[in-house]
Amino acid sequence: MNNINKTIKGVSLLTDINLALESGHIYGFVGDNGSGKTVLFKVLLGLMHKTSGTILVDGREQKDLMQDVGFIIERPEYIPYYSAKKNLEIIAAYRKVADDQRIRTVLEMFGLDPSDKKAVGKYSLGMKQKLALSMAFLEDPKVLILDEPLSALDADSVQEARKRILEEKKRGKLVLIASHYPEDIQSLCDEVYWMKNGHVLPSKENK
Ligand SMILES: Nc1ncnc2c1ncn2[C@@H]1O[C@H](COP(=O)(O)OP(=O)(O)OP(=O)(O)O)[C@@H](O)[C@H]1O
Repeated sequence: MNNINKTIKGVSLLTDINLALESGHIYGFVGDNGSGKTVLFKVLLGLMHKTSGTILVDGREQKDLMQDVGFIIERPEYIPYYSAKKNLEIIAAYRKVADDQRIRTVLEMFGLDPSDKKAVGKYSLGMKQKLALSMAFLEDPKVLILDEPLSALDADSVQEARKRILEEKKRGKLVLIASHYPEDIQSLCDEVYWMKNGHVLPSKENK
């Protein structure tokens, strides 16, 4: 990211963000509510236009990272009256990257039962978060952008999900994660970026 700026109606939400992130690493983004973590993730994903600056992938400028990324931003998008498996089947049908076995695998990875017929609209908060994780991991993307991915999970599920995220790192994935839970950040991240008022402060914590 080179000099990324985002301004809305004269208000600066991101100021001169310069970061070089490498595959095979997990980067944590921490900061107070409203410090700009989600806006930064949205700009990277192309869900929000940047005002200026460039995003380079392997040295080549790219509009955003949407091509090969799995993400969790705010609420998951799902069809409430379908089961988890049916929801994943609908996503998988677009690009035909994930087959039936992959759908079952990602659901089980996060503790959901592929044969559960319950409509996801009736899921608990934690179950919806597991669905969101399954969706993000579904197509085995090179990049994972995860905004508060574990906040609603029970203790065992948090441990399991952390293990899964670390496995992705070992498989060479680039993971960006925003969390208010110091334990998530400490147990997962190679490097931590602190955000304040739309600025990334110099890194304070390195493993
Ligand atoms: N569409 C928008 N229009 C105007 N301002 C916005 C918009 N989206 C976000 N903001 C503002 O940008 C700032 C950063 O918000 P952001 O959601 O990135 O914070 P955050 O660090 O993710 O916070 P939290 O920890 O609460 O999730 C906030 O002041 C917010 O009000």
